[in-house]
Order: sequence, then structure tokens, then C-alpha cells
Amino acid sequence: MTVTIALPSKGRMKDDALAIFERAGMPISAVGNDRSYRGRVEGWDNVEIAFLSASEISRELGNGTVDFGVTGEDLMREGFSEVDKRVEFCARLGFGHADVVVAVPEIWLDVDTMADLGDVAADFRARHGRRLAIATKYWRLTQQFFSSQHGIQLYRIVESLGATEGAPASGSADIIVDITSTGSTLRANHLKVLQDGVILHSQACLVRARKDSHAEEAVVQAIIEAVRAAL
Ligand SMILES: Nc1ncnc2c1ncn2[C@@H]1O[C@H](COP(=O)(O)OP(=O)(O)OP(=O)(O)O)[C@@H](O)[C@H]1O
Ligand SMILES: O=P(O)(O)OC[C@H]1O[C@H](OP(=O)(O)OP(=O)(O)O)[C@H](O)[C@@H]1O
Repeated sequence: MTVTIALPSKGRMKDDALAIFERAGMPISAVGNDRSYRGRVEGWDNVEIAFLSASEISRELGNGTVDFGVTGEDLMREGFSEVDKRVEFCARLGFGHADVVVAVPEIWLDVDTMADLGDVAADFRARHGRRLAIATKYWRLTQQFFSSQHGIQLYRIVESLGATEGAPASGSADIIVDITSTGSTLRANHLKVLQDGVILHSQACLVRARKDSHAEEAVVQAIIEAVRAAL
């Protein structure tokens, strides 16, 4: 059996992932030229590398079309409902840190916690004639956090595919749920994170698609151990 590992195809996530595999004794080279989306691992003939975008990697892991992948925990948890049944988070890799957060306009002086926001949501229709609107591309994480964890039911999700932080100023939503690392985009848009508004501390992970065939494959365990030893 050939084991496929999907790695980020660009940016810092790619560089950081390649560095970890190098330290793990699994040096990766592109098949063909540098722009190739296939790679190999020197000395590991039954392993192949597929370079994909971080969101594609999470999808392929969830569908079981690759064996391993390096991607953000946020993308895995957003993409699939019972994600731990589909995949195993084998290792947190220490890069790609970003938090999925609930942020509201700074001028909402009385709103600092999810409980405060619950009060706002409950009054919103009476005051404004519509539900509180949340801009996000993380609709699953938002629903779980608002409805299941905080019992807030009165809101509407406005799907955002980019520039989410601009939604409150442009009037397309009242608040946002988005990823932040340095916080500078939130500050530039006069938004503040609620005190208990961190939905997920995400980072890049080595993720394994759960497949029965992996039990008999020594190479599967060898990959996990090599990467863990490199951390
Ligand atoms: N500052 C940040 N902004 C956005 N994502 C970040 C940041 N820091 C870490 N990440 C992580 O990077 C991953 C997303 O990477 P990337 O934007 O390359 O993915 P993608 O959506 O597949 O790419 P593309 O936008 O080209 O389709 C997520 O897991 C996210 O948590
Ligand atoms: O807290 P900060 O360091 O300011 O980072 C946060 C920004 O980074 C992300 O955008 P990015 O363009 O990287 O990714 P996206 O287009 O996938 O949202 C995110 O959506 C924020 O806009």
C-alpha cells in the first residue's frame, strides 16, 4: 500500500510543514520541478506527497482520500460534524496558530461576554425588527458555540467569503466570527473579542484519516512516531 500525505502547497504553512518532516528524517522533494503538486520522501518509497490547499487537505482527510494531512484544526472542525470519528489528530505541530473568535464593535461598551451578547440577541428583534446578524465562514463552529454551548438561538448567520471584519462597518452584519492571529485586523476594524469569545485555539496538526487498513501498515505508525519525535 502507498500512503499519501497531503501537505500545504504554499506559504508559511508549507515551509513549516516541510521543516518538520525534514527534522523527522523524512526529507521531501518535489517530483519533477518545484511547481509540481506531487512529492516524494527520500528513503520512504511507499509514501507519496500531495501538495494541496489547506482547505482541500481537510476535505480529503474527511473523505478518506488521503491517509495523512497537515492542516488547521479549525478547518477540520468546521468541515465535518463528528470529526473525531473520521480522523485522528496525531500531533499539534506548533505553527499556524490562530484563534476562531466572536468579535463585536468596540462601541458596544456594555457587551464584554457571551452572556451580554445573549441579552443583546434576545432584545434585538424588538429593537431593530430583525435578528442579530453574524458574518462568518465558520457557520458550523458558530452554531455549535452559540446554540449548543451558550443557548443563544436568536441570530442569523450571514455567510462571508472574505473581508469578514468589514461586515459590521458596511452594515451587512452586526458582529463576526473569524480567525485572528495578531489581532491587528480586528483592531483596524474597531472590533473587540469577547472575554469568553474564543471558540477554538487552532494550530496546524498532523491528521490521520481513520481507515481499517492502517492497522496492518507499519509505515502508518512509523510516520506518526517520526513526526512526534521531531516536535
Ligand atoms: N493569520 C491567519 N489568517 C488566516 N489563517 C491563518 C492565520 N494563521 C493561521 N491560519 C491558518 O491557516 C489555515 C488556512 O490557510 P490558507 O488560507 O492557506 O487556506 P486555504 O483557505 O486553503 O487557502 P486559500 O485561501 O488559498 O483557498 C487555517 O487553518 C488557519 O487557521
Ligand atoms: O489577526 P490578524 O493577524 O490580523 O489576522 C487575521 C486575518 O487573517 C485572515 O485573513 P487571511 O487573508 O490570512 O485569510 P482568509 O482570506 O482565508 O480569511 C483572517 O480572515 C483575518 O482577516
